Amino acid sequence: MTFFHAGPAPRASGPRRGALRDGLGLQPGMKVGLFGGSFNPAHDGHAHVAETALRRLDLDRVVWLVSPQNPLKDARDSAPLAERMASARAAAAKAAAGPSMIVSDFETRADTQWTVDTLRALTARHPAVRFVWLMGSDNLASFHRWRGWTDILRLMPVAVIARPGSELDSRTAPAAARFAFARVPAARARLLPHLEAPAWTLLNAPLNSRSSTALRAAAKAGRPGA
Ligand SMILES: Nc1ncnc2c1ncn2[C@@H]1O[C@H](COP(=O)(O)OP(=O)(O)OP(=O)(O)O)[C@@H](O)[C@H]1O
Ligand SMILES: O=C(O)c1ccc[n+]([C@@H]2O[C@H](COP(=O)([O-])O)[C@@H](O)[C@H]2O)c1
Repeated sequence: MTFFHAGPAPRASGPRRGALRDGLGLQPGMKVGLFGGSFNPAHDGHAHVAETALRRLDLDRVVWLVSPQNPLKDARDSAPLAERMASARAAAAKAAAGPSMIVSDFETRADTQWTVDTLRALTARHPAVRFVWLMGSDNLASFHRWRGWTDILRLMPVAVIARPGSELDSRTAPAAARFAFARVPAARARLLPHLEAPAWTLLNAPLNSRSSTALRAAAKAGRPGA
């Protein structure tokens, strides 16, 4: 397993795009899952998503994009980025071997917070990489509230990994309905990185019920790791 993450973000001294060193080590033609998250803290549900995507989409890499701040979440609940990076690294290190997991502070370096901006920056920097956006099914249910969500679906294929508690909401999600024409059966998920967007699939992998909210609550109640 390889982690590409070099130190603190460099100071901006000109246009970000040219100056930015992303440290991702991506090569043309690679199939790369982009897995954004708060990771506040990271847990084995995240490793489950990354492993499921690696295997089912036959990816070369999964990049864990540690968000500076989810724009739809309360910043007061967020641990500092360094803590969440460390937590994501620890969870990624426990994920199954195989193609590399990369834990990255790209969004902090690129000064992006909205996913649509992050994905535009990454596709501009790596035009020959086959990216797929990865997320849990709870996020599919609320995806229509994300900034530029239809643009995201047109930028790259999307793989949704089933999460307990969101099955019904995700099946009836406005985003799923509007892009029903672009849905790819899970049995053909391996094709996803090669398809033109819009294209998306829902992977009904074995479910994992871990959540950061539950871990934070357990830590508060003096039961860390519960
Ligand atoms: N157990 C899980 N199964 C499937 N997807 C998950 C699971 N846990 C997290 N995810 C997905 O991982 C991504 C990052 O999630 P995030 O870091 O917000 O963790 P979380 O457990 O959802 O946190 P919180 O409880 O604070 O909202 C999201 O796309 C989320 O849907
Ligand atoms: O761009 C948006 O509108 C947007 C709204 C909500 C969540 N996101 C992204 O979705 C990813 C998962 O968020 P979270 O907090 O559920 O881990 C993370 O990369 C967030 O930046 C993005």
